[in-house]
Amino acid sequence: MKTIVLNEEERQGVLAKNAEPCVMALGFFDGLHIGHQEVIRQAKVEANKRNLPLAIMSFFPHPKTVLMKQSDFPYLMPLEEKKKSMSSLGVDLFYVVPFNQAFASLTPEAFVKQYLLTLGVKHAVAGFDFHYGNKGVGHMDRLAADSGNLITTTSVSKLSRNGLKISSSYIRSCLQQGEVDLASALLGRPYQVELQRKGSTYWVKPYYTLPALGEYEVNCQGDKGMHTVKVLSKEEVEWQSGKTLPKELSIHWLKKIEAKEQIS
Ligand SMILES: Cc1cc2nc3c(=O)[nH]c(=O)nc-3n(C[C@H](O)[C@H](O)[C@H](O)COP(=O)(O)O)c2cc1C
Ligand SMILES: Nc1ncnc2c1ncn2[C@@H]1O[C@H](COP(=O)(O)OP(=O)(O)OP(=O)(O)O)[C@@H](O)[C@H]1O
Repeated sequence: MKTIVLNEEERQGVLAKNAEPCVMALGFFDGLHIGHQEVIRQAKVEANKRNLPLAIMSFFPHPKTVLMKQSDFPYLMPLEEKKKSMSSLGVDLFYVVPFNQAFASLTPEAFVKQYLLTLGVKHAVAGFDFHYGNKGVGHMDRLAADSGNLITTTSVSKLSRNGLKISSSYIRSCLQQGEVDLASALLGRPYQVELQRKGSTYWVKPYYTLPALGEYEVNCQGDKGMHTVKVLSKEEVEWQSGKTLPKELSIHWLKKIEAKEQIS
């Protein structure tokens, strides 16, 4: 998979040499949960039908950090992790557009013309609630028209669990409640966080989010043994298994250990 950070210079470069035709899936895709995986699966089917490469367009940083100035945004995975997952899902080209005020101010038509048509998009795939363009007024029902009918579209229907749309926000709220098992079910794999040892405790690496304070059963990548950790703060984790530990850990969160009720 090729990754291209599509800054203005790159976009002008693509413009100059005519991009290869592609099928493109669009969205931020934080966590690559099972709703996202379905969008990418359907996009891959459309790409294979047309014998075209599958491209993804994502953004960075998260639009809310720019539009709502939310500086401590609780990301579920860093860009590097997203790249690995995209590649394993059969994505050929991964475009990351720097999300800034100028980009957010593009009209829906300008976005479709200057980005999608420029990048050779023939068919666009996104969820039923994908929005684009200034104030988020562009949506899948008008994308074909915004392209002058040069792009066809697939709008993916809502995938739900417990009556709620499966979403990155839903997973973030599970983490806030300590429901790491539900978060993992929505992701279709165990929720994973990378940690770095500083002294006797571990600190979360950038662009990961720890679950709520408390004790959890976890295992480490490449080691099926069960361990216990205690989340001490938004950033700090204590390892409770005693032995000497590596400098870095990649842990999978299995379940919260509920505090036993005190019987007096
Ligand atoms: C060119 C462009 C401009 C956007 N401008 C706005 C905006 O002004 N206000 C807004 O709330 N969202 C805006 N969005 C963000 C979208 O609402 C959405 O969050 C983003 O495209 C990621 O899509 P997803 O959240 O469906 O994955 C814009 C998106 C694009 C692609
Ligand atoms: N449950 C879902 N069913 C169908 N499509 C989905 C679902 N969740 C996300 N998508 C689509 O996947 C793409 C990426 O979505 P996006 O990054 O907005 O995820 P999200 O999980 O809805 O995030 P957030 O909770 O932050 O809004 C978009 O095209 C979106 O419409």
